[in-house]
This record gives sequence, structure tokens and C-alpha cells, in this order.
Amino acid sequence: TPCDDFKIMQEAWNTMKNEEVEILYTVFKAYPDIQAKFPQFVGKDLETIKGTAEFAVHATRIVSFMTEVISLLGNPDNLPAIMSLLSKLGKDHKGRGITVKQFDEFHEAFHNFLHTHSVWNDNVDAAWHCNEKEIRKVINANLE
Ligand code: HEM
Repeated sequence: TPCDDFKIMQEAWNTMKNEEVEILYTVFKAYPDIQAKFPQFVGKDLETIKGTAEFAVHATRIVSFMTEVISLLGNPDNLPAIMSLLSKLGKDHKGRGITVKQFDEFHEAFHNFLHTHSVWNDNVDAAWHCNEKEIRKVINANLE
């Protein structure tokens, strides 16, 4: 299955994973309701907060989480670790009042970011979608 092509997914991600600030900026720009859930960013001008240390710190938290999960893919021994990371992410965000709909929005904006990178192609896309589907299932089950 395309899910087994996790290596091409990891290689593609490695070329983008240090664009933390651009990734969070893309998401906030497309969906101000996501920005509004952050006590430290609510009501502030996105262009201004983009350059702050706080913004970089939080962007790096999110993107490092993705890197951690993506790195663990492909080894069945890592499945319990992946499940526990994703369940915790879902539960912690549920506790903050964040919805599946907002994760869908995040997902869509994040994909717009991914697709604008030259490394993206049909093989990366297939591997990404297959793995992501499984990942989202676990997060959603804990958000609901
Ligand atoms: C869907 C919209 C999302 C909203 C509204 C949201 C909101 C938040 C908020 C308010 C915090 C706490 C910030 C703080 O304490 O300074 C947080 C923490 C965090 N978020 Fe999100 N988040 C979203 C999606 C995501 C996604 C997609 C990921 C990763 C794939 C993620 C990863 C994290 C991590 C790793 C933390 C820090 C650990 C924690 O406290 O749970 N978030 N998020």
C-alpha cells in the first residue's frame, strides 16, 4: 500500500520541517479562528506576532510533534508510541475546546503549504495521504 512508502514521505518532510514559522503563519492566515484559540495570540495582528520569539516557540512545538510522529512511522515496534502521542494530542486539545472541524481546517491549510513545495509529487502525496488518514483517525477519536 502507499502507506508503506513512508520513506519518501520522511524524505519530503525533511526538506520542509524547518519552516516552522511559515507553517504556523499559513494556518493562522487561512483560519483566524485557530489563532483565536491561543490565549497568547488572540486578537493580535498576525504580521506582528509572526516575528516574535513566542510565535517561533509555538510553531516549533507543533512542527516538532509532526517530525516525531513521522520519524516513528514504518517500524511496527513504534506503533504503541505513535498511538500514545496521538491520543495525548487529541485529549489535550479537546481539553482546550478545540474541535475536529478546527483540525480539519488546520489540515487543509497545512496541505496548501505542503503542495507549494517543489519536492511534492504524486508518490509523496499518496504516501502522505495514506499515513495521514490513520493518524487523523486516532486524533479525532480522542477529540470527540
Ligand atoms: C487545530 C487547531 C489547533 C489549535 C486551535 C491548537 C491550539 C493549541 C493551544 C491553545 C495550545 C496551548 C498553547 C500554550 O500553552 O502556549 C496548544 C499546544 C500544543 N499544540 Fe495545538 N492546536 C491546534 C492544532 C495542533 C496540531 C495539528 C498539532 C500537531 C500536529 C498541535 C500540537 C501542539 C503541541 C505539541 C502543543 C504543546 C503541547 C501541549 O500543550 O499539548 N496542535 N495547541
